Amino acid sequence: MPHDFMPGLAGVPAAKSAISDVDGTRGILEYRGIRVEELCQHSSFLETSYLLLFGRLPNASELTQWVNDVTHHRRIKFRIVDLLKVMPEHGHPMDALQAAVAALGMFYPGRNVKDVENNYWSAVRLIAKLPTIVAAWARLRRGDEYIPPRDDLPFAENFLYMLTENMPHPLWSEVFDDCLILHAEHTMNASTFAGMVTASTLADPYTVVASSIGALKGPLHGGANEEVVMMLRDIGTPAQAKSAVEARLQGKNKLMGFGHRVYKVKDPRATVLQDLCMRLFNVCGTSPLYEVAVAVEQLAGERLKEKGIYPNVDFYSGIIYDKMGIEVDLFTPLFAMARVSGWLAHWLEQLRENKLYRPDQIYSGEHDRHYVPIDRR
Ligand SMILES: CC(=O)SCCNC(=O)CCNC(=O)[C@H](O)C(C)(C)COP(=O)(O)OP(=O)(O)OC[C@H]1O[C@@H](n2cnc3c(N)ncnc32)[C@H](O)[C@@H]1OP(=O)(O)O
Ligand SMILES: O=C([O-])CC(=O)C(=O)O
Repeated sequence: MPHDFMPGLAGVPAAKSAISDVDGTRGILEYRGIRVEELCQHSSFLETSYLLLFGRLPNASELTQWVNDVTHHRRIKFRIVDLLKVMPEHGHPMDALQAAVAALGMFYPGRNVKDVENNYWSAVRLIAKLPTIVAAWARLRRGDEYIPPRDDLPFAENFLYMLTENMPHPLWSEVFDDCLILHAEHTMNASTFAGMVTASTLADPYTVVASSIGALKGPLHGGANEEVVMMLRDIGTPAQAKSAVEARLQGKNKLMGFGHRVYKVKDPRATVLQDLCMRLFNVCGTSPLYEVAVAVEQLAGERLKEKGIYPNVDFYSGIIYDKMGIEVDLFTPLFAMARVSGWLAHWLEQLRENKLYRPDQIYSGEHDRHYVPIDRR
């Protein structure tokens, strides 16, 4: 039966899912029915990952077990470290992460994705090891030693420690953990869909996550967080925001960190991220980038509101990471460290009633042509 062609599959449901829901006109995001704001207030990233993967909040002993399992699988094989060491140091960290995640699968070759226990341990490993890979790459590329994870440190704190070799301010760990919660899942976004297409072939979860990492990297998706900070640095001061925004819009250039396929109001995560900026600034002092961002938001609001274009999750997140001294090209890997929970939740959901993704196309080419020998072309 012929269907209308929807570019970018806009508005076309690609799955039935009980993992998360977005109300794009009211600006609401729920994970398993719970609003993200509430999760940031009361939960932790690892508890939220459990919620996403297994459909409900864990009880106390389940949470202890889950946190223990993840904590004790954070180490990476020395060969993964060696692999990172030989990659070109100017390469993008998302490429290093994608390659290392694909390589991880070679160490855990269980091909049977119907094995529930094996799937549990794959999910544990991927959530546990992505931060170790990101931190290892960040250090190794500049010639510093890899710092192994510390089992006595919670998830966010351990990551910041592995990155810097210093114990982070407790507020940094709290704020960073909230950032991870906010980035953990978001319905049928491009990277989740990419992973699900791979999952539908019954490929192993390392390959699934490697596919998702590839899709997240692009500047129209997760890669926008990096672009935003470059754009704000480029603009420089709030006073220069007006001419910079006008120049961009007149040149038909997009404002990075603005617009969304589903939200036609401000992304609720952007609002929480702004609150997190404030919490951080109260202790560590403000950021000049934040003043520029607020000016850009105000100007863009005036120019773009009739199109329903407002800040998305990528607009304020980088300002937080930048304030923590994290390098700009690591922002999208940080997104991946969180989103791996969502990718894996969709992978497990997909496996329950798997159907190979194989959409149709509308052929727009010619028929009945013939081969022309090269001397007659
Ligand atoms: C985690 C995430 O993935 S969140 C998204 C991160 N990406 C970005 O921040 C990149 C900038 N934003 C964008 O490119 C887009 O808003 C997207 C890709 C996120 C969603 O876009 P789509 O739903 O495909 O809408 P599309 O790109 O077709 O834009 C529709 C209209 O809004 C305009 N528009 C959309 N986003 C922006 C923007 N950021 N700045 C200026 N104009 C914009 C387009 O120019 C277009 O205008 P037109 O109808 O006059 O031609
Ligand atoms: O939902 C989307 O298309 C993009 C997004 O905000 C996300 O993945 O967090």
